[in-house]
Amino acid sequence: MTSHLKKVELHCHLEGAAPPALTEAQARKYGIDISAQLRDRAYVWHDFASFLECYDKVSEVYKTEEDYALLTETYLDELAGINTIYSELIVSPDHGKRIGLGADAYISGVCEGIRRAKEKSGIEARLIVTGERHFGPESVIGAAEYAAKAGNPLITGFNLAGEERMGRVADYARAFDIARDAGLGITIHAGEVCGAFSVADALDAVRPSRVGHGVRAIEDLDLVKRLADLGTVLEVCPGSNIALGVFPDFASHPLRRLKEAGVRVTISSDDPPFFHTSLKREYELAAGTFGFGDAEIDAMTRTAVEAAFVDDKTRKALLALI
Ligand SMILES: Nc1ncnc2[nH]cnc12
Ligand SMILES: [Zn+2]
Repeated sequence: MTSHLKKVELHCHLEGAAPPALTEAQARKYGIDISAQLRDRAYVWHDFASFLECYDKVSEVYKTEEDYALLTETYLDELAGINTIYSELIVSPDHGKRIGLGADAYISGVCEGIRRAKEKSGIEARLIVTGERHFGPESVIGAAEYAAKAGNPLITGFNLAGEERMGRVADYARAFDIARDAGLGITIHAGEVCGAFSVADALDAVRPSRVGHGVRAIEDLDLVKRLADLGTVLEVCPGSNIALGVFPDFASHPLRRLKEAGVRVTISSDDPPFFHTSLKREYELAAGTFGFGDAEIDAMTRTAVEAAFVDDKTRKALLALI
């Protein structure tokens, strides 16, 4: 139904895209017992906190530069196979540090994966370095400093992910100053696990051009109007929201209401195999469950390119493809 449409993804965590079969093979290769996190080819978690724990455990079976090249190439090949022209991957050089690989080798592996995938299909990709709230403000500042100093043309954005219930966005504001001063695009996870106040917090403290999720803004219609007036782009991940119980079902998901209120919305998959989804399925949901026509879906894809953290020449070239 949507296979003919060009696709763009702004919000996908690299380790969150790890195919269960690849994770299983990696665990076997390193003799790691992953049975508590991966059963019958599905990741095992039961709430947001246990999802984050599962995510961190799964990440631990990706250990070397080549592991990261393979993971990145595998995911981008999948995206290219469904007509995706552009992908922004959320990456965590801090994770590279924590596992002893080092931030530079981690990023270099990911960049090699991008190079290999692009050589085959032409898919463009950029990296959004993320800080994780649950590791505290100092670690998030460290991630911003790394992204700012990396001088890597594929690192074009900075994000704040992790446990949204920890601290307020203002506690992390310094990290965003560092990222913004370095010319990086800014996006923040908000309005996913926490309510509308967390989106207002992000706007007040940082004023990002994009918000990861942001869907719980729907709880405050003044805030919805503020998002529409500012032109803030939401990276909406409906399948993730339903899997995590942010909304009980797709019928109550606010994607259509936000769009109709004039908010600039886009579609992404977040951590696809963890949430039994894929970018393909998210586009199918947009067409089927949410009832958007091809022209409306193309408009969302165009919005994604307009909001992408890329240079204008690449943006123009991508827009010409839709
Ligand atoms: N959906 C999500 N929300 C916050 N942090 C995350 N890290 C990986 N996936 C995430
Ligand atoms: Zn996310």
